[in-house]
Amino acid sequence: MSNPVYLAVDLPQLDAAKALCEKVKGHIGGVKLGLEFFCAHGHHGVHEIAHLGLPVFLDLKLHDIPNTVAGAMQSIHVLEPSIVTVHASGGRAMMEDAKAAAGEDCKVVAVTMLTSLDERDLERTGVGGTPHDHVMRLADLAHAAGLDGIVCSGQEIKSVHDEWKDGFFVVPGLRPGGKATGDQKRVVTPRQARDDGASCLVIGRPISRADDPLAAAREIESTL
Ligand SMILES: O=c1ccn([C@@H]2O[C@H](COP(=O)(O)O)[C@@H](O)[C@H]2O)c(=O)[nH]1
Repeated sequence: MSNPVYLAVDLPQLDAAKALCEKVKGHIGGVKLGLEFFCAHGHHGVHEIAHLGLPVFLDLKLHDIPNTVAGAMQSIHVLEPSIVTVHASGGRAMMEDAKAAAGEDCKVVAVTMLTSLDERDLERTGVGGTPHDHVMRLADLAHAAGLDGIVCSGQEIKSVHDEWKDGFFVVPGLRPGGKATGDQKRVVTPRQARDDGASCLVIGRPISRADDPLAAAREIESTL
């Protein structure tokens, strides 16, 4: 089985991002570039990271009217991302158009409920029920829209996997035992997420902010 870990490179400096990826590239399966990196370095930065030879996941969390999201998908097509994210709350038509505009080899996955949120946060946005209910509802919508899968926390992954057997499931909010959770609220260990059906494990600070990122990446790999 290939390594399911995508390193979340949330760094604004291109040289530091390249150096980090270079250091750990033998112990990860891909690189996830998010808004911080993409807003700073755009297409040029993605090309620079892609030169390292690992698949690149563009976590842009697109969320707009269908026409605009489809246009954004077309604009990133040339970068040949392995995975791109959109927000499920953008609705079915937006997700359908995003998938239709994506490259053939690009998985389009929908963010359901951010792992930094809990039930209280959900209530404050006017959404009733538990995170589990909310994730399941949006997973159904993403499935109906023809997406490849979803992004959810490790706390919901087992139920999602039971309902959507051949889906592709991205799980962030991962913390090896005892590591600081920071702003993440729905957290599990990488091993737990893998055992419960995650296809792709997104891990950032436990590697990027470790005193020794290479040792941290190796340690996580050894638990999977
Ligand atoms: O629900 C979500 C969706 C995306 N993310 C992204 O994953 C990484 C997690 O980084 P850590 O440092 O391991 O916490 C980060 O890039 C987020 O933008 C998420 O955390 N939760």
